[in-house]
Amino acid sequence: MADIFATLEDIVGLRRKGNPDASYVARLTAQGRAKIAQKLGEEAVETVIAAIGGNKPAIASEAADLMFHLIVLLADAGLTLDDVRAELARREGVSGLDEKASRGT
Ligand SMILES: N=c1c2ncn([C@@H]3O[C@H](COP(=O)(O)OP(=O)(O)OP(=O)(O)O)[C@@H](O)[C@H]3O)c2ncn1[C@@H]1O[C@H](COP(=O)(O)O)[C@@H](O)[C@H]1O
Repeated sequence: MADIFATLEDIVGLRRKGNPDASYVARLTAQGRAKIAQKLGEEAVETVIAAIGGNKPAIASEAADLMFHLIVLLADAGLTLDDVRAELARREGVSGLDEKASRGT
């Protein structure tokens, strides 16, 4: 089965320049980067609220909204999930605590 994130990224890439009357991705993209970022922030807050509530299906649903909007934002910024994968790969094996200590702040 194809990775759903890769599939979604392809769909978002196609829909970005679509008809705003027929596509949510096209409509949101047409509203600009700040609006996309605002939606991402809203979905992040909704994910936080669901996490505190502790209902697993609700958390998964909000996380899906969050990931979807993150993909829309990345596409608008000219970035792909491969860019995020590369950054995470770069960090692989480096403890978050060690990295924080190395900042010396
Ligand atoms: N995965 C998603 C997806 N997840 C969430 N959403 C939409 O994201 C929006 C989230 O907004 P809210 O929950 O805040 O609800 P809202 O009241 O509509 O929000 P606002 O009015 O405040 O903008 C809703 O309209 C959801 O339907 C999604 N819309 C599209 N996709 C995927 O993107 C593909 C392309 O979609 P279109 O661009 O619409 O063709 C679809 O086939 C799906 O695979």
